[in-house]
Amino acid sequence: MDQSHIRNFSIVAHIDHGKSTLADRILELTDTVEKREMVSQMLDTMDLERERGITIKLNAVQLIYHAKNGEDYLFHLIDTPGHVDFSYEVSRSLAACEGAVLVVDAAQGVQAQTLANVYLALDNDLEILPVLNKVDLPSAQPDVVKEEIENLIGLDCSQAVEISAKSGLNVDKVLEEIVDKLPAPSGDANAPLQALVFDSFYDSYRGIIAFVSVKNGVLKPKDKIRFMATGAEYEVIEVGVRTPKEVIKDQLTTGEVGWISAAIKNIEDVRVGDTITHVNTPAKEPLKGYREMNPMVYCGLYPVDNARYDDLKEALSKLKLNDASLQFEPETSQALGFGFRCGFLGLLHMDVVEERLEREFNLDLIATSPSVIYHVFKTDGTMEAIDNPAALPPAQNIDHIEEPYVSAEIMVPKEYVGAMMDLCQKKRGEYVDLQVLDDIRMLMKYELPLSEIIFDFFDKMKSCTKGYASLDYEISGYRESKLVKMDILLNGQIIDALSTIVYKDFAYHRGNAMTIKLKEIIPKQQFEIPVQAAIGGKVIARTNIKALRKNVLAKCYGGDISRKKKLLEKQKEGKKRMKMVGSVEIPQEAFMAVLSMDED
Ligand SMILES: Nc1nc2c(ncn2[C@@H]2O[C@H](COP(=O)(O)OP(=O)(O)OP(=O)(O)O)[C@@H](O)[C@H]2O)c(=O)[nH]1
Repeated sequence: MDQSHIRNFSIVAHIDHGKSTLADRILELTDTVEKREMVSQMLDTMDLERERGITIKLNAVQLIYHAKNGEDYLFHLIDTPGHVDFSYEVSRSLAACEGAVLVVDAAQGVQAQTLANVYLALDNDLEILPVLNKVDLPSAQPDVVKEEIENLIGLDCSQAVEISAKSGLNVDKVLEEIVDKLPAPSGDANAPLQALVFDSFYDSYRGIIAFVSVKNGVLKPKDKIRFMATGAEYEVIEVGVRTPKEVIKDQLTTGEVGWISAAIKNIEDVRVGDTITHVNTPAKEPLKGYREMNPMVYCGLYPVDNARYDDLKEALSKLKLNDASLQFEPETSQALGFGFRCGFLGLLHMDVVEERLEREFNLDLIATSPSVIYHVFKTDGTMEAIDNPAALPPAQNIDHIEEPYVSAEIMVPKEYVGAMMDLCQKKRGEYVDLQVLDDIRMLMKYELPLSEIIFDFFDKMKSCTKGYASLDYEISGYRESKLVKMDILLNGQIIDALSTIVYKDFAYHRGNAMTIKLKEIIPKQQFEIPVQAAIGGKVIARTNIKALRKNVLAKCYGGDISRKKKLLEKQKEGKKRMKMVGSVEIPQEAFMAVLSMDED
């Protein structure tokens, strides 16, 4: 199709404002997917996405739109996640587009992630098309929200379409606007090939499949290609698009978004953000890639069965293809054996990676409690970046410790400002600013330690504002804090994987909460187990897990062997995610106790 008839766009929005629902309607309206094949959240292809009702991965589909002017247009629609942890996926999708449809919930108005996504789109020089969604709701106030978008973002909303993605109302108008207002890709089909790799995954039959946006030139099967950053060379076997089914094509030309396969087995050869060019007529320069993302949260991942270390290593490498922001390196723990220290963009990301590893690669894993990166300044004048509490140097060698802080922007209805301030204060926040946004809402700015944000801040914020507050944050720098390492001892033995770095004034409180939580989580065993929290060898909290008296088979009076078997089986199930550490059996939840303990 003629390049002037191509439109590449993303749908961006705050979480739950209706991106995936709008994408569903667009697929229906363009007859891309037949009604009987249509399921909701069509582009959320992972089970995990459907179960949780959130988008985790970007997803690109090609569709053909018969416009009202009688002509056909080729659309590439890239659905993107809304949660702050996955903003890396959003920025990658945007680099493959010329325009963005900005969906704003007409009942909720502009939220923190709406702004964050608009800034990402502006960074990529995209044309933005504002759309007001959920106008079917009685609480929708499209006019008020339009004014808000104009004031807060500076986008002209006089012609913004008012839609209901749920019922389909006015979605056809959005498609017309895409044709009229969004630009066609500007590349040159006769220039040397430059194709941006924006995603990839591992297919056990075809090797690595790379998703590309062809910015200049044409890409065909049998072409000899080079990945410009890694230098790897291959011969293209197949090219194609997703509709969302995979369709094989003769070529991908300038402006098209699709996939290539080239029997690539070496995972290191393909990097998201790299440019593909031809070996014979190479482009002079690669395209502008992506900003490397620095993980914010780290945790250790260990196979329950130590023999599966190599499987975990392979699984992590393969998953990284599909999740470029994941980082990992080998580490060992006295308690857990060989595993990997992994870096994530946030807790939801961490949770999703762990679950994908377990589901897609059939692994049983133990994850240790998450940590941020601390800068430890030692008495010898050197600095060490520590992402694992167990690796903290002895106290006498430490001069001081700095921890990462974030600048947080919180949008909150006026009546909850007090509650929100209390929460920020409790989490060691430092007040920066409070602005009136409109008649209803205020914008609060706080400096907060990242370590406090990543744990339960989100949940606490939701509960103290009935879900009406939204948060966006970015790292602002490091600050000195009174931090200490808190060790946990089970049966007198330090369990390195349970050590955490805590704010000194919170240590007693946390120590207490942690020992109580562990007592709840660790099952009784044949002997009594003291659970202690200690700082620098000094015990600050203690409790005991009483010895087990009953055995599970005691319930099985009579000789019913099948029942007995069932019970033992059940017990084995429960044990799957247990780890024997010294003489104590510790379940997975114990390593995450720090996330679920009740401190209030
Ligand atoms: N009443 C009403 N509900 C809608 C409309 N559009 C979406 N919803 C509902 O809003 C919720 C969130 O919609 P999604 O499409 O999953 O939102 P999303 O923005 O894709 O969310 P993430 O992918 O998790 O970022 C779902 O329960 C939808 O059914 C609408 O026009 N009207």
